[in-house]
Amino acid sequence: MKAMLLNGKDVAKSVRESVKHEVEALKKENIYPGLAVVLVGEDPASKVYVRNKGRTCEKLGIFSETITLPKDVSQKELNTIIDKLNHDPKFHGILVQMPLPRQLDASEIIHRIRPEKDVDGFHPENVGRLILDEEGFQPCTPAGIMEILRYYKISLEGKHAVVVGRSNIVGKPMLNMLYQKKKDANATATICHTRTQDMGAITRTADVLIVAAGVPEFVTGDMIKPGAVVIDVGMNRVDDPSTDKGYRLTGDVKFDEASEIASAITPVPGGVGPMTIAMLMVNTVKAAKFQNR
Ligand SMILES: Nc1nc(=O)c2c([nH]1)NC[C@@H]1CN(c3ccc(C(=O)N[C@@H](CCC(=O)O)C(=O)O)cc3)C=[N+]21
Repeated sequence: MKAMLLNGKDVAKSVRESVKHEVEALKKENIYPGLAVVLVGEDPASKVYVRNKGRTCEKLGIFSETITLPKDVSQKELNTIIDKLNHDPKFHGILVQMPLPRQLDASEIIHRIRPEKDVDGFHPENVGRLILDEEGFQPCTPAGIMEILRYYKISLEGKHAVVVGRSNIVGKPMLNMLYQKKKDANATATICHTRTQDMGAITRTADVLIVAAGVPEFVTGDMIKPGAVVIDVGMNRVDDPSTDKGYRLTGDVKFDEASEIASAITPVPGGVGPMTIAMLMVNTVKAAKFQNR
């Protein structure tokens, strides 16, 4: 192990600390930030995340409510619930936990949430604002990665940052944050995906390599430039009967190999994951401020 560990838990803690103070200040102005989390069905991983979101809100003094719906809820019923939340002043943020059951159209739901309450940053208006470097909500996971890099004073200026994965939730917004003409960004940014030819040739030129491939241990040591900074966004539950939960979490990077080659790396768990929830809290407080201007 040569690489420095980028501890997302520490960064998340510092972010939560400042959110907590902001919440206290808002309450003095009679503004009580509120978050609505909509959970459809019983996916065990989703339930864990949603519970963590509720618990974090509570710790920071943010009002939150989880609306749990049966897995066979219709699009029409869900639309009605979104409309109600859109108009409920108690909730400044609305989050619909993904993935959704097949009968539901995630895109329709994302479009339906008022952009002002879209604390996930998935609405096309917020996606546009991100690309244009306008004020708006940015997706929590890539925003959290930018925060980790800032915290550890890892400069992106003029560096080659390579993103593996082109999802709407991580890959695409990440790419757009990296190249922005602004402080703490200014990278040369490249995105790789399943159709990329000779991916290793590209990832080996990365000074900062961000992996959101959705495939356990997809990036191996030979794909990493010596001294690179590696950010692992993977969150894969792999069966492991030797643990009490019956599974363990593994990232999209082969950690043992990567940590011998990289200069710094995020672990899984304890890396990017904790930042996702911390940035959701940031966005919720921002939503409360916006809606009270
Ligand atoms: N509308 C929507 N917004 C989301 O932000 C959203 C979503 N849907 N669906 C699922 C993904 C995933 N996600 C995570 C949150 C926290 C951890 C996290 O705290 N991870 C811990 C470990 C947690 C564990 O032990 O399972 C860690 O990496 O240390 C991970 C992943 C938010 N997501």
